[in-house]
Amino acid sequence: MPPKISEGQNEAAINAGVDALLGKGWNLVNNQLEKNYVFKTYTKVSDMHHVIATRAKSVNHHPTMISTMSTLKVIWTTHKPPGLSNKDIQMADYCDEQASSIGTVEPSETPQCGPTPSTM
Ligand SMILES: C[C@H](O)[C@H](O)[C@H]1CNC2=NC(N)=NC(=O)C2=N1
Repeated sequence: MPPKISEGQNEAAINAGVDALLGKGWNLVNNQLEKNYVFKTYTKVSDMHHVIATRAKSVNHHPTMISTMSTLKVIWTTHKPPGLSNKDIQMADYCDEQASSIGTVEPSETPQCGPTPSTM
């Protein structure tokens, strides 16, 4: 199902941008672009949150972000006017750039909770 495009946007350009993002691990859920990044350390999770939040503030376009000890889920949509806009596409691309710079891992490479070996 094609996404709802914000009023005033170039529909063809937005749909092309969405298709490109879907090919790079983004998902379209309830008309929102979302991606879950996995990191080796919580410091990297925090760094990723920080760089996205800083850019979001500077362009006045804000994501929903959900963090865990080793992951950051980023969700983009435009509130007013509702739908997807070029800001969502641009910010999703920025997230991928920053994730590549910070370094992501496969879920199997993340630290598991539990007693550290020295306390066993
Ligand atoms: C007036 C305008 O709606 C707001 O300033 C900005 C704030 N940040 C925003 N963030 C997002 N994701 N969508 C918006 O429509 C939006 N609008």
